[in-house]
Amino acid sequence: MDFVKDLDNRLLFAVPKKGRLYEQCMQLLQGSDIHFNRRSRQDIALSTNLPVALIFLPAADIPKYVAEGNVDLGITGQDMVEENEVTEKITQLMSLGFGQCRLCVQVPVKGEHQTLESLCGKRIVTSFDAFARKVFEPLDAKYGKKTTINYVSGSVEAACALGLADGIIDLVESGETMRAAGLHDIHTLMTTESVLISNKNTHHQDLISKLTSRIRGVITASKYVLCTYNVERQHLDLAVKITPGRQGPTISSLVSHEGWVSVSSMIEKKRTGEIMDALTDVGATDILVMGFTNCRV
Ligand SMILES: Nc1ncnc2c1ncn2[C@@H]1O[C@H](COP(=O)(O)OP(=O)(O)OP(=O)(O)O)[C@@H](O)[C@H]1O
Ligand SMILES: O=P(O)(O)OC[C@H]1O[C@H](OP(=O)(O)OP(=O)(O)O)[C@H](O)[C@@H]1O
Ligand SMILES: [Mg+2]
Repeated sequence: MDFVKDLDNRLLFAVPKKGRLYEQCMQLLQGSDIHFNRRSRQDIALSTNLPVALIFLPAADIPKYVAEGNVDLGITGQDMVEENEVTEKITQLMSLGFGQCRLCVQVPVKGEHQTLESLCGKRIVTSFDAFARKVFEPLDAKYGKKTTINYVSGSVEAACALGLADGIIDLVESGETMRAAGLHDIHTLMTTESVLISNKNTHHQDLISKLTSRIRGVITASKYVLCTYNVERQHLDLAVKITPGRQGPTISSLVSHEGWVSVSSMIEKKRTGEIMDALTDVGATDILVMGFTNCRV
């Protein structure tokens, strides 16, 4: 296939080719109806229903590709955007609600150095060397020391046990990897999640707006459920306070039950149990909760 010719006029959309963000990115593309066939090992896949080409890249490289206009749109971690120092050079369109974790300075639990000041002048191993320099250069200047910062691309937690580092900077989600390596965190540099970013000068603004709105629909749908119930009209005010909806609930009369109405309202998925309890307490009946896969609200 002549890819260079086929890429002409397509929006180039970079997505992580592997790692922690990969699965959820694929689900997001599927939910947004961005269809494509990707052959094994292929890093470029043409969409079959939109003028889009998906470019599969390491998450760490995506911010630079977007900032420099090599691609128009990308999904990566907020931490990667900051590490590549391109925050001002790209447009951050939306947070995507997955890939949530913290970037932390970590040291051996029983280690000699338990503060940033104490680590100053010692050895740090990390995949986030720009962050590391930002933390330790001011301390080096203050204390007249030189912290050694060594880059590794993965398995950062092993560095202390191997005697290569006095501390590390890496991501922590559950903390399992950190604890398994006998480390604990002494300082959080940032909390991060996946983000949708675009190049500032892209010629594909209309298509980006369309894709952004599709992706927002899928993400919103994953956070909300539709709750319907019947309630006596005299208790409607109380019930509506419990389920105000995003733009007010839909209320219709129940022809077969004089004085009763049927209410339908979007509620936050994570509050479902508590809302159903509260509705029961005000006399609501036939409470149903239904998930949906997409929406425009
Ligand atoms: N444990 C985690 N929990 C949540 N999000 C994470 C976690 N690890 C990484 N991320 C997010 O995913 C982004 C990409 O990291 P990831 O480790 O998936 O890439 P990678 O290092 O290229 O892949 P791999 O680790 O498979 O080599 C990070 O910048 C961060 O935003
Ligand atoms: O707090 P946890 O839930 O244990 O997650 C944190 C770990 O996840 C990431 O590693 P990844 O799985 O990407 O492996 P890597 O070190 O090879 O990049 C990150 O670099 C941490 O090591
Ligand atoms: Mg990783």
